[in-house]
Order: sequence, then structure tokens, then C-alpha cells
Amino acid sequence: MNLSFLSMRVKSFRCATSGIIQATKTELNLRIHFAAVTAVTAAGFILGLSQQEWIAILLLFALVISLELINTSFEKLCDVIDPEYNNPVKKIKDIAAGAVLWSTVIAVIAGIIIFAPKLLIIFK
Ligand SMILES: Nc1ncnc2c1ncn2[C@@H]1O[C@H](COP(=O)(O)OP(=O)(O)OP(=O)(O)O)[C@@H](O)[C@H]1O
Repeated sequence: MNLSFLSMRVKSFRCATSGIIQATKTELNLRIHFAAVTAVTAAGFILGLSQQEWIAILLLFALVISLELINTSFEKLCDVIDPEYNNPVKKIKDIAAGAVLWSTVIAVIAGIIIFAPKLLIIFK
């Protein structure tokens, strides 16, 4: 492994990190998702999730945040290619937003399945 290979990898990592930061700065939905990740993580530590429950939660964090980043990327790509308001762009943006909505609904259902029994024991 030579130095230029390593510096290229570091550069890629920096670019990808900058992409996440830029998207988080401009997209309210992404900030809401990151706030949810923080709140669920705190609740997970407080309520003592099992190893399997943490893995499920972490995979859902990865899915929802990744889809929101891809959705943001699609929106920006559409705005560059065709800034005018039109039906094809509406369909593309709506479908990409639908992917985020679908994963979020599934994540919320999984969250209820994992957290509800623990909360019921506490508030019984
Ligand atoms: N150029 C366009 N042509 C047609 N419809 C558009 C266009 N831009 C936005 N829309 C409509 O507005 C919605 C929101 O698009 P926008 O690019 O404003 O993303 P946003 O405000 O970040 O919302 P979200 O991330 O929740 O989808 C789209 O799903 C689409 O229905």
C-alpha cells in the first residue's frame, strides 16, 4: 500500500463526510432523522436493549439515513438537470421521497415492537 493510495482513500473519506455535513446543513428532514437517531440511542441505553435489538436498530438507522442522503442527492441532481417545475421531475422526487417514507414507517413499527414492551413494564 503506497502513500498516494492512502492519501486518495483519506480524500474520498473527507469528501463523503463533507457530503453528509452539507446535506445535514441544508435538509431539515435529515436533521430530524439525526435527532431521532440520538433520541432512540439514548432510550436504547436507558432501557437496556439486547445485542440483537441494537443490531436491528443500527441497521434501521443506516437504512433511513442512507435513503434520506440518496433522496437529497436525487433532489439536487434534478434541480441541476432541470430547474423548471415539471411532471417528470415531480415523479422522480416523489418516488425518492417515497423510499424515505417507506423505510421510516418500517423503522417506526420496528421501534414500537422493540420499545413498547420495555416501556409497558416501566409504566405498569
Ligand atoms: N422541479 C420540480 N418539478 C415538479 N415538482 C417538484 C419540483 N421540485 C419539487 N417538486 C415537488 O416538491 C416536493 C419536494 O421537493 P423538494 O425538492 O422541495 O424537496 P424537499 O423540500 O427537500 O422535500 P423532501 O426531502 O421531503 O422530499 C417533491 O417531492 C415534488 O413533489
